[in-house]
Amino acid sequence: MTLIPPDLATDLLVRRSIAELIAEYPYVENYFAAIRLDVMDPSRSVVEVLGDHPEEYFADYGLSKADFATSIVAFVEQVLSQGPDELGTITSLTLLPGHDKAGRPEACGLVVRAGEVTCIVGPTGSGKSRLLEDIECLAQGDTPTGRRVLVNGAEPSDEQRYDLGHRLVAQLTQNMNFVIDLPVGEFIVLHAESRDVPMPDEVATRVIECANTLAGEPINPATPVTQLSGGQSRALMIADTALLSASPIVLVDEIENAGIDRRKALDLLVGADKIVLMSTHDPILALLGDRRAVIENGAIRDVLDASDAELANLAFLTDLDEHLGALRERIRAGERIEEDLAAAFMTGPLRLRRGTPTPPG
Ligand SMILES: Nc1ncnc2c1ncn2[C@@H]1O[C@H](COP(=O)(O)OP(=O)(O)OP(=O)(O)O)[C@@H](O)[C@H]1O
Repeated sequence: MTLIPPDLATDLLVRRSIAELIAEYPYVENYFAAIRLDVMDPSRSVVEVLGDHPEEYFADYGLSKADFATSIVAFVEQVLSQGPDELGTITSLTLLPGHDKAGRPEACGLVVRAGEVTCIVGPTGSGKSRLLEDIECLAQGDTPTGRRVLVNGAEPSDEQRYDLGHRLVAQLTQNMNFVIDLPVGEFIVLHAESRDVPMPDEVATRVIECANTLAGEPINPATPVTQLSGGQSRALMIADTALLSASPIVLVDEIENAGIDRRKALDLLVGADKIVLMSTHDPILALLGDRRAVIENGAIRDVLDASDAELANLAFLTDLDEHLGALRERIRAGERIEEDLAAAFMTGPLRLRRGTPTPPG
């Protein structure tokens, strides 16, 4: 079992020699190498080694000396929280019904499987985040919802629950905080090395290639991570999560605003056999999911599988979205949009190809 020691920071920075640190956390060596920090005498502590370098040295990596100290702790915590590949294969999680906010029994349970996308929908405050938290902590009747979570159909042991806690789930949120400002290529190699992945350079190249299929503007491996655009850093994190993260479950939050190819992003995660859960109100994303859990007053009211009629609508919505995207590009380019869009909508290719959309107005 990997535990983060409560005094990790002191342990890492002052108490232990670099040699001891590397013996216990081998990936720390990669971290030093990534910022080209020469450790001449491994019997000294991190703080002592930092003392050998001027402040300006760290500025090249977007850090101050104090930041470096914090960033190395954050890095170790990040790697520990992902854990080694001992999670076993999680092919499904089953949510057994609990109760709603008024204590009434929950109408439905939910099974989420590897390689599938489950959307969570419902009004503000209805309990979408709570459901995701129940999954993350493998609730056993001990959260406000009273739900219980089974792993591969079986109740997790206390030890398994403790061991898996917080390592099951990778969060893809809107804001990416990078611990250190390295060029993209080196950043991903560092991550691959910390995960002990064979051939880290090749894997990093694959991650960047993959990210480039999602983002509009290609990522140059030499660009510092903090200079990526919002869409690029999000694409990079999605590719990194799909190809490098050990967590079997991915929570996706607000992918709609990311400026990346949403369908490809989901395909990538699903192709990596992740269990994907996405809280969204975007109709395209919702219909791209295999099913959606409808939350009301703290409980699952219904679980809707994507129907054939919905899939037909998805094709239409995707067309519509492409048209809107093209209009967005024209606005961005400073153009006017003066042609009769409503008429084009009624008679144009959208209508011809997709049957009878309701005319606007
Ligand atoms: N079954 C339940 N019993 C008691 N409390 C609950 C239940 N479900 C959710 N809650 C509580 O209701 C509050 C709102 O839930 P939550 O934050 O999950 O809503 P949300 O749908 O994610 O909202 P938003 O869309 O605004 O982010 C939280 O304090 C949560 O713990």
